[in-house]
Amino acid sequence: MSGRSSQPKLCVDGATKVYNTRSGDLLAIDRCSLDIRSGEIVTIVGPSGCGKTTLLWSMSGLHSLSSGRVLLDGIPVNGPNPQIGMVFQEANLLPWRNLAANINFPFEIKGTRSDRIWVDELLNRVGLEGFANRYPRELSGGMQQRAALVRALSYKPSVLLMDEPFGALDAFTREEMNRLVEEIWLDMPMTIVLITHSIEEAIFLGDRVVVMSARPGRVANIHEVPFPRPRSLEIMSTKEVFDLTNTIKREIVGERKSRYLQGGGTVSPAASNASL
Ligand SMILES: Nc1ncnc2c1ncn2[C@@H]1O[C@H](COP(=O)(O)OP(=O)(O)OP(=O)(O)O)[C@@H](O)[C@H]1O
Repeated sequence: MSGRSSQPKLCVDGATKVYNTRSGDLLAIDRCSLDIRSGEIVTIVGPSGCGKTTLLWSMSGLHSLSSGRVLLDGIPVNGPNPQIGMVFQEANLLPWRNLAANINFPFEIKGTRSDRIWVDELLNRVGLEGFANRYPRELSGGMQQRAALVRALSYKPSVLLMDEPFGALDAFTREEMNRLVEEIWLDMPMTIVLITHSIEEAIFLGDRVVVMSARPGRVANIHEVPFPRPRSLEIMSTKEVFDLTNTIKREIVGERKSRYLQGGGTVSPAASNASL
């Protein structure tokens, strides 16, 4: 599905973001450049606090950049864009509205209407048919995230940005959600960028895995993931995945170690095994 056009779907060009904080300027990401092809799934990993969310929000147009630019189909992204859907770690459903009303909420704010047939199709696709009248408290965490996915896709975006969407779910539900994302992506032409703390998730879902350096975040490396789709969970126990996982882990932990050692300390085994 990837590489149909020579122009990237999303082009991140020298993205730099400085936050003005009370204790001074904080350089979050520094000259990040990345071309994402149409129909590609790109996953992004990196040490905690390296600027992954900052980079993703910059791609969405919700954050302005200090310098650099983001282009969607060659056109600068300078604000919220209906072509770009977002899913966050929290489903952010309004507790007093049922599922249908939650999905419809952004349309109500804009004074437009959702495409009911499309939304029903999406609900069906994610296994939430028959739940449109349920309230968030009546839904499991996985169901709430599936609803958030429907809400993001209800606009028919061509790009879906996902910020650690399944981080709060148990391992089994997370695997289910990974399979669901791949299934949906195989059915619908879409470009996906997903941030995760799980290297396994990044490899399972990604056509490419982008590894960011510690803050200020830069694109440290990009790994092609060569497995055909649909991917089965069996590939996760192959030597190729094992080796790639370890390579990426070393890149992230090694980076952290060298920074720590520059500070004159040593790294304990516990520190090098810490979650990302
Ligand atoms: N609105 C903000 N104002 C000031 N500093 C911020 C703001 N948002 C993020 N930062 C800082 O920018 C840096 C990058 O944060 P960001 O959330 O982008 O990293 P991350 O890689 O997504 O982190 P994590 O993996 O822990 O979710 C951090 O040092 C963070 O404290």
